[in-house]
Amino acid sequence: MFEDSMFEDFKYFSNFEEKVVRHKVLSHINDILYSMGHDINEYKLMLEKIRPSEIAKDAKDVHFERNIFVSEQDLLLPKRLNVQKLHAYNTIINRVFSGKQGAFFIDGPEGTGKTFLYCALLATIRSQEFIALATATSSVAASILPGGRTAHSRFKIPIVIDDNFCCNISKQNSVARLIRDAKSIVWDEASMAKKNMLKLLMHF
Ligand SMILES: Nc1ncnc2c1ncn2[C@@H]1O[C@H](COP(=O)(O)OP(=O)(O)OP(=O)(O)O)[C@@H](O)[C@H]1O
Repeated sequence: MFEDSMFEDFKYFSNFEEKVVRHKVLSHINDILYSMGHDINEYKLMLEKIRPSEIAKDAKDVHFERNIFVSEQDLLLPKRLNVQKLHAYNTIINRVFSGKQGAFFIDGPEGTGKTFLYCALLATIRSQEFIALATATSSVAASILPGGRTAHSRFKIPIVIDDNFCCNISKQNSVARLIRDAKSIVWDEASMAKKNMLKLLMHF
């Protein structure tokens, strides 16, 4: 429906041949569809596959993070914490909502409830309409956290890391804004990450 009118607009502002202009129009429409969870390729309008732009991918990502659903069950997690975990939970939550900065390191043998504690923290912060990013060094650990992503993926960390590496996020980018707006960041298995990767959080 909008394709013809958009085609005229795109054509007016560029000297590209018609096929290129049509691809630009459909890519633009696809970016909008993509943000709603659809894909223009389903309609088979072009032989060539139309891919979403990086901006559209970031926008979808940001939308997802800002709208993570917190279940009633997750909201009750703090009530199930034992005395030590409740102390850790209260200390972290108080700091988060005090507006002061802070970094906490949770250590403990496997199976002692660290992930359980992270889930309780994430649910409490997200239920108050704040952003809480859930990341982990490995994809297995990330998949256990609600809304979890690997730190590599969330912070766009390059595969090869040297002393001068930087993330593929510009300061004005919507993902950079998301990270700056985050009330808290959980990084599971942080001790498995390289020191340089953890230091990068200071730059956002
Ligand atoms: N307070 C709790 N109440 C009920 N179940 C709990 C509680 N704490 C932990 N569990 C359960 O115990 C199991 C292990 O907990 P969890 O995965 O959080 O441990 P972990 O320290 O993160 O382990 P790992 O180091 O292997 O990742 C999970 O099934 C979890 O649901």
